[in-house]
Amino acid sequence: MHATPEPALQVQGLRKAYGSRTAVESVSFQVQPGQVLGLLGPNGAGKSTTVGMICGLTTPDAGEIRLRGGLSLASDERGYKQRLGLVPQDLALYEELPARTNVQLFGSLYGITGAELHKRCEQVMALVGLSDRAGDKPSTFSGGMKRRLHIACALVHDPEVILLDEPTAGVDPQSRNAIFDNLEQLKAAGKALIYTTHYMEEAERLADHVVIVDHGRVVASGTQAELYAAHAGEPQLSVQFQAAPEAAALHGLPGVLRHTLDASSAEFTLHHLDASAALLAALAERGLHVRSLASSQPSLEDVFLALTGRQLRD
Ligand SMILES: Nc1ncnc2c1ncn2[C@@H]1O[C@H](COP(=O)(O)OP(=O)(O)OP(=O)(O)O)[C@@H](O)[C@H]1O
Repeated sequence: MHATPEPALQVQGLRKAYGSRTAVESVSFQVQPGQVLGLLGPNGAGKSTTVGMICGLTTPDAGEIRLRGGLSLASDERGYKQRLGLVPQDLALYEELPARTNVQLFGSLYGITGAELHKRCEQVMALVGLSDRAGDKPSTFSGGMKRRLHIACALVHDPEVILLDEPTAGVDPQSRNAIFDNLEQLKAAGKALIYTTHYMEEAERLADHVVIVDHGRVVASGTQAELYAAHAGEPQLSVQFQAAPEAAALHGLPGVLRHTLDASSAEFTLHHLDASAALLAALAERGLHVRSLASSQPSLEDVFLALTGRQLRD
């Protein structure tokens, strides 16, 4: 049996209020090395406040934040910040300095100098696909390129834990895909990523573990499969037959939890969408010819709706 690795980041009972408004309440989660944690919630849910507290930009009213080895801001502020990389929501670049100089400035803030700084800069510029534009000014970049440069700046000191606060805001689809590829590479390199977004498709694509926040509280947390199973119901397969089957012909089919039949249209509720192939084979065996079919999988939007009664994006 493998022992569970020590988390790269643990957050316990985090709380922050601004006057009478509670922005974050009882937020707890942990992230393992090589894992992407998606912090998903609508605007104003408390995602940025949570990220700000982890980075030491905002002081929590209560709670604990620890990195691997129990490192905290209080025990060793410099060591703690060395291990964290932040890609904030708002762009913070020197528009009239070359892209490479922007990255070097961030590196020197962390005490990296000389040949090491040069090497790290080249590595992160290559990672985000900007090597050939390293000498150009960000003022000449597209929104997506600026975001990628931003990520490079956050990575130059080789942090273990990377916080990305809505890093695709204002980014075209191509750059968004490039950013996702970069994040996959970081994950494969064993980094722990916390990714805040109000785009459920992004959380669905990237996140190993999803923490859904609403009004400052965690309303659900788990792998996507766990969240779907607990809150979003089972996948459906709709089948249109060439001819209306006998009702009895649809009994005892494999992988089916229940079904309805209306003339030549049947709706099958499955244990798992992977059961579709066995179901279709069994229908063929029974001589039932399929004209068309459509499947629907639950989404994180369904989970959010089930938990809050609202859409993620109102
Ligand atoms: N400095 C501040 N002063 C007062 N209220 C604040 C401050 N920062 C955040 N808030 C409030 O705290 C709540 C959570 O805000 P936060 O920015 O953390 O949400 P979010 O989930 O990151 O939203 P978004 O996706 O819009 O960035 C909101 O009600 C917000 O108005």
